Amino acid sequence: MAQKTVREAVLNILVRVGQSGGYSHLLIQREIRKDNLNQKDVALLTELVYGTLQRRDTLAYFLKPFVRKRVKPWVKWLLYLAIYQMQYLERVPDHAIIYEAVELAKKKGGKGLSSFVNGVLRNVQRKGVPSIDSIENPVKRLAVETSHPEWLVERFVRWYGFDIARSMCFRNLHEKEVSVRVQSMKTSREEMIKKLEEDGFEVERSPLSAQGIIIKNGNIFRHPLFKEYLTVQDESSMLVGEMMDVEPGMFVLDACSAPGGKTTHIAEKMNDEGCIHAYDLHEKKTKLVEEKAKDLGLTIVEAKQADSRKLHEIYDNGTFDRILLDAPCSGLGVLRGKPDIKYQKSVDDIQNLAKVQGDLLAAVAPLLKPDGKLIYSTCTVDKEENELLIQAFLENHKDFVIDPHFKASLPEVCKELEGLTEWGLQLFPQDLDTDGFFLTRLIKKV
Ligand SMILES: C[S@@+](CC[C@H](N)C(=O)[O-])C[C@H]1O[C@@H](n2cnc3c(N)ncnc32)[C@H](O)[C@@H]1O
Repeated sequence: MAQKTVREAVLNILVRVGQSGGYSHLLIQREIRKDNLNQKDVALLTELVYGTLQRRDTLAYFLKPFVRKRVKPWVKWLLYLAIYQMQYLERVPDHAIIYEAVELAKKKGGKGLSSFVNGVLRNVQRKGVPSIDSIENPVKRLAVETSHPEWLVERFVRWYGFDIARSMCFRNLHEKEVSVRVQSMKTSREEMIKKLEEDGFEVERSPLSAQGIIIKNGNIFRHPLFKEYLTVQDESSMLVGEMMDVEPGMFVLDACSAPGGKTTHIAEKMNDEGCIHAYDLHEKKTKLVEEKAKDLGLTIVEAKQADSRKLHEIYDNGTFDRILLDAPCSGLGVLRGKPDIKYQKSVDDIQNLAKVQGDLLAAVAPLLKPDGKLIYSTCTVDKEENELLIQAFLENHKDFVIDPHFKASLPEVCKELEGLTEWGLQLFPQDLDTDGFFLTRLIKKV
């Protein structure tokens, strides 16, 4: 695919995400499959979509003085795309960026629009974009500089103070390395590392899981051992499997399991002996859990559909040795991979999710055996979905406490983190370069 067409595909994705709320990662995958793009084009497409989306509000601030009238959404996104490249990418000269944007405008909107786009971009090039430093209010400045909605930055600052909020917002702009989990029953991490290095990959050992490998360089998705030996998983998610403290033969409930990353990790940890009942609200998604277990050669996973708020209709109290509640959440910890989330979520969404999370926790907790362990986790950094929710649960469930061994069982690198409190561990993306993630472990008193 010629570069010009890649940019056209980028523009189509941006307009769909920006105007109709499509998910960028799904649209990118569809585009890659549809046009059978080569590796270079995939890299360019991904960089331009994520880069422009990540910086949307900053780009709007940069563009504002140059466009006084309302423009069509696709023209606005075309201008954002061009200014993104002019401001943040060094390898393409401005004149080439402007030329391509003008050609695209001509193709999509005719001559009138192409001269408009040309005029705006030439002006931006000549006059330069407005300074962000002139914004006096520090929260507003951080919001514009890092392209997060102001309400969200305010919330981060309220929860964690300005410095942590600032580091998090900046880190959210940068891509994360891919990490994979080795199927430990098939091979060891060391053997896998040897194999990957022989095949030209640059890798590192994860400090958060003995099964985790960070891919520093190389396309792991195309490796022949990928499907049967490896699972792409953020290191913070691997920490859940590590902290479940399972043993072979246990009876485990995974209440929100799809697509099955953590379920399969737990099964590996149990040496595929025992039983895991893995639920998800959506029938279609339970198939993903089944497929993942099958790919990895795991047999103890039974994937089923249910609303886990109603599992008391199926199970008696005190049934499970271990429970995982990896709850549906706002996803504010994964903005690096899914920038659309920061523009789409609202305070109402967070509060509605917190209600569902609280209901799920209250519903599954009684199913735990006395002395059993329950992990609650989310990929968000919002206190209402994490720490405050756990506090409220413990107020109302005096038969549960935070596991007194939780802190001591964490990997060493977690023990000094600012997000480690008496309620659990809040990992920030800037801490260990993982997703923003929360986890805690409760035990049921005997
Ligand atoms: C954070 S994801 C789980 C990710 C999964 N644990 C993994 O590691 O691959 C949350 C899941 O909860 C499911 N879910 C949402 N509400 C639910 C409910 N009431 N009962 C069961 N599952 C639910 C969603 O469909 C989603 O797949």
